[in-house]
Amino acid sequence: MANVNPDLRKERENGTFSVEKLTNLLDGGKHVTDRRRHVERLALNEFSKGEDYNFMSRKERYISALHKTERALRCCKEYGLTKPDEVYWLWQLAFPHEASPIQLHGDMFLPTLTRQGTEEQVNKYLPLAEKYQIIGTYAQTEMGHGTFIRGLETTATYDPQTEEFILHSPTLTSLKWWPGGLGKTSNYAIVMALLYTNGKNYGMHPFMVQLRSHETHEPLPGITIGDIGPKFGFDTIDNGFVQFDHFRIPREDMLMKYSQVLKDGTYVKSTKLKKSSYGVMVLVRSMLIYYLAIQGLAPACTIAIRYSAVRRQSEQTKSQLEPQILDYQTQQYKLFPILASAYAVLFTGVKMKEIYYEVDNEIQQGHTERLPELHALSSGLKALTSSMASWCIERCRLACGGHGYSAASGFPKIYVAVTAACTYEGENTVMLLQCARYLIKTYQGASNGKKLSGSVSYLSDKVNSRSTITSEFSLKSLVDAFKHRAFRFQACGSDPEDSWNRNSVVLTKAAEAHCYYYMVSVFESVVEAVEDDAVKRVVGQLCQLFALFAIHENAGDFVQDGFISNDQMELVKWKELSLLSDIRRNAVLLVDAFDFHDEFIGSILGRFDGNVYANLFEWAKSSPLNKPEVQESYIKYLQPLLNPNKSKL
Ligand SMILES: CC/C=C\C/C=C\C/C=C\C/C=C/C(=O)SCCNC(=O)CCNC(=O)[C@H](O)C(C)(C)COP(=O)(O)OP(=O)(O)OC[C@H]1O[C@@H](n2cnc3c(N)ncnc32)[C@H](O)[C@@H]1OP(=O)(O)O
Ligand SMILES: Cc1cc2nc3c(=O)[nH]c(=O)nc-3n(C[C@H](O)[C@H](O)[C@H](O)COP(=O)(O)OP(=O)(O)OC[C@H]3O[C@@H](n4cnc5c(N)ncnc54)[C@H](O)[C@@H]3O)c2cc1C
Repeated sequence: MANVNPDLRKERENGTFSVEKLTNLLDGGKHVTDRRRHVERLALNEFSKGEDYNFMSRKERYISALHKTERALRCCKEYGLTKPDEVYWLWQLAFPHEASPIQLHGDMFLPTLTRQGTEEQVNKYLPLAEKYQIIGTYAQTEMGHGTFIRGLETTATYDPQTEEFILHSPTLTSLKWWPGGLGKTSNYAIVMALLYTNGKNYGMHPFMVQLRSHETHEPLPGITIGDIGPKFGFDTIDNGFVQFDHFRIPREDMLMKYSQVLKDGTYVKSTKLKKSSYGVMVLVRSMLIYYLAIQGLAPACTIAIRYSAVRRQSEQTKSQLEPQILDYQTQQYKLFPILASAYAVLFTGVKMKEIYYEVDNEIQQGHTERLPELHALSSGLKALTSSMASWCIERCRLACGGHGYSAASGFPKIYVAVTAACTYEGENTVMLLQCARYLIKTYQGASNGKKLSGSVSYLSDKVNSRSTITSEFSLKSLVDAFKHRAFRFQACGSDPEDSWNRNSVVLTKAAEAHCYYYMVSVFESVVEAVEDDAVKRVVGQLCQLFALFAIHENAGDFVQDGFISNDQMELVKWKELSLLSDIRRNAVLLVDAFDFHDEFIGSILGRFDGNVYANLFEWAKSSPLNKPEVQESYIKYLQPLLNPNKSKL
């Protein structure tokens, strides 16, 4: 590439491994990289010349996102992109760190329909939904309750006379509130409501509900609907509210795969699947982990590391060039653990996708044994990785000094999208507690001699009471340390005498310890499987840093019971710093390996060519506030102060 900043060019010449090989590893093979790049070229042709998001109003952002949605759907059709990964690659460049107003249609509406609908219902609605002749969302949360699903108030009362359900919002707090795309875009929703039949409440069930007229898009009579107003971010999505006033739908529109209401109102439950109506949340939580790496951690550290290679600041030695800020140890300590976390979350995300599809497949065959473990793991990891991503992005912003605070850095857009995931799909503390609930039960089972498998097998294993860490820092010894911590926390958190609430802080820590152990072991197994020696060395260093940073940050957890000795902790600190120097040489290449397009990252600081300053200046000049030279507001508000004689007011 011509015109690359000389510092960045030097960084790229000095690396010790093949970036291309690492990119192939991250993608899952060279053929996947090739295909991804092909799809991305198609997407860039269509979407690279858009208006600057930073200078648009919220309404403009929504309208532009709808326009892009229509174009993205057309592109997928034209180019025959049907596989989920291919659609995702195209979508990612069409909506960089944004979401389409129809995001929930694909992410939750379709999966709920196909998993909870009967064959007949799927045959009726799926073809229409796949052609976007109906656009749906997932309406569960209400103004009064999001977390406590059993507290939802919207009712669906069966009327055997007309063979209809009557949907009703009995209170203000029962208004559906938050569903993405509900406000203005969707004409259908899967509404989660309390099922009443023959005078009895059977709890939350899913209902297919038409909200708007097919002809005019006006809300149907009995429905009051709208946008909930501006939010922290997600400007491109019309999160909405809906109020039902005795709104009738046919009996056939309750999604009846797992439970039915017969014509006479008899309720029949045809599954032993526990919490069957909660299924789609497990899907989204499982997928979110990969998404947080690709949409959050990886682009944020790409920006901060490239910028730190280009930025020079402060005089170290008289009359010599100011150093690249990436050469400061403190800067490396800010950024390299985040780089390591990006890789850790990415590998864990890939693993979680695999596990989800395995378990989902088993469930379709009637085997539900692994669901509780998947629910616990996806809840815990969703919470751990989304909060990790949020604070890491903020840390990257701080690492970029003043320019990090400009919208030109790209951080605001990335941050507001990622931090939302700490709340949606289950608020993080609540999700950690769900994970802990499973761990405590499992630990108690293991204490009674039950042999365990999967992510919790360590609870029935023998754990070492002394760390095997030496100056070699083998990955096995690091995995072992996290296993020990997780085991110890489960033991502390499961005091049967103590009340749940009184113990809940330690329970969240127990869940985090479990998830950390899981992430470190996934990372270790990825490193072990790498064939190329040079790539294995650098990814191994990142794995070590991910583990050592967490040991150092949480030193008390490891030394309190004497598992890690003082001498070993000194070694940990020494190794952590020496890893910073090792990684320094490859830092730029390690972010290049994510293979992001500038159009996706959306940051002047993180440009591939490193030409930060000239582009920053051009961008500032293009700000609407700079056109015209003298603003009308001057005449109205400033002239009377600055130049009272000339003021016409
Ligand atoms: C890939 C996507 C990428 C990007 C997306 C981009 C844009 C889209 C943006 C946003 C979309 C957002 C959508 C939403 O937010 S939809 C709404 C999501 N809502 C929630 O997540 C609510 C959280 N609350 C709950 O999940 C539950 O209420 C909670 C589990 C907290 C408690 O429920 P309940 O009180 O009914 O249960 P308990 O009595 O505590 O537990 C009973 C029992 O059931 C087990 N359980 C709970 N949940 C599940 C589940 N999902 N699957 C399986 N099992 C579950 C629980 O562990 C208990 O088991 P046991 O101990 O054996 O009794
Ligand atoms: C951007 C965004 C998009 C969304 N999209 C959708 C959507 O498409 N469809 C949909 O249905 N919903 C959606 N939601 C709603 C979302 O799922 C809920 O907001 C979320 O589940 C949290 O619930 P809550 O708002 O009731 O939080 P609350 O439960 O009120 O949380 C407030 C505080 O109370 C604490 N708390 C609550 N219960 C407990 C407990 N049992 N133990 C300990 N602490 C507790 C929490 O930890 C938190 O600190 C969306 C939300 C956002 C922000």
